[in-house]
Amino acid sequence: MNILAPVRRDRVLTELPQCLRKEAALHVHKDFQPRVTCACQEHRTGTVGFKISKVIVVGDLSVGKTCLINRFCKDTFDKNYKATIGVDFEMERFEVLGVPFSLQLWDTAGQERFKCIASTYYRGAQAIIIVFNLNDVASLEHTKQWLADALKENDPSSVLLFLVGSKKDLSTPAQYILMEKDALKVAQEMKAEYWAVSSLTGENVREFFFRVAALTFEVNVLAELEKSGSRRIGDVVRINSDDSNLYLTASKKKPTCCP
Ligand SMILES: Nc1nc2c(ncn2[C@@H]2O[C@H](COP(=O)(O)OP(=O)(O)OP(=O)(O)O)[C@@H](O)[C@H]2O)c(=O)[nH]1
Ligand SMILES: [Mg+2]
Repeated sequence: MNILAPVRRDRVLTELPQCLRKEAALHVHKDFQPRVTCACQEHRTGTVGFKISKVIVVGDLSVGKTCLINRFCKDTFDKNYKATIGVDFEMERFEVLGVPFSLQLWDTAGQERFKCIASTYYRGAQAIIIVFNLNDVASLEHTKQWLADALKENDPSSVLLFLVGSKKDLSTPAQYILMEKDALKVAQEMKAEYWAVSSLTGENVREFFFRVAALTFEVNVLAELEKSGSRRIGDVVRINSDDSNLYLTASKKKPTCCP
């Protein structure tokens, strides 16, 4: 029985969404890695289809973390500020290259007094989204501390980082260009991918979360392929067998598209 909600039609990804700025991107390939596409075509994605990947959203109070998640998950926007107390989360189901994939988006509190509750939920994240307000340079400066705190609970070598400037609708083009210059520098230092969004207008919100889903998915499939080692994902494991060869490598036939 599948206890997860079905995937909505507008959550289907058939191509790799592109980065916003090539200068600060996790990678700039046009397509998913061929190994990933191939594994999906051949249904060799192992447990990826059942996995729920944790994504945490951190940043100063009132930068717009909750509004960002609500714009994407519920297509709503609230102009009144209601501080998040501790944490909250939303589940989003996608289908990437025909494989179901779920993200659990953890919305954390930016207020100092709730920070210690929120930080207990940082562990086990596959992606960290650090949000700052494009109209408040101090919130950009604080992103380094937010990142350091989140990385204390996670493996810096495997987690994907995104630096997101919010409230783009409130900056003039000239102000935006100035802020973007600084933000790109911070993103490069952090090795994070840079995005600029507006939850009020919806600008780039969907593109951004699709990119998060796609890149997290790609990492998961690559990890599965690596983990499977000599055993190919999709092979049948025979249980209660005397046969010394436990793996029914029915797929001794050569893969059609993998190297
Ligand atoms: N104009 C504009 N206002 C925004 C945008 N995003 C958020 N806001 C406003 O900014 C305020 C704070 O937004 P929240 O999403 O609650 O901020 P938060 O980061 O979740 O704050 P904490 O939960 O305290 O950490 C609210 O009044 C929102 O309406 C945006 O894209 N444009
Ligand atoms: Mg909030």
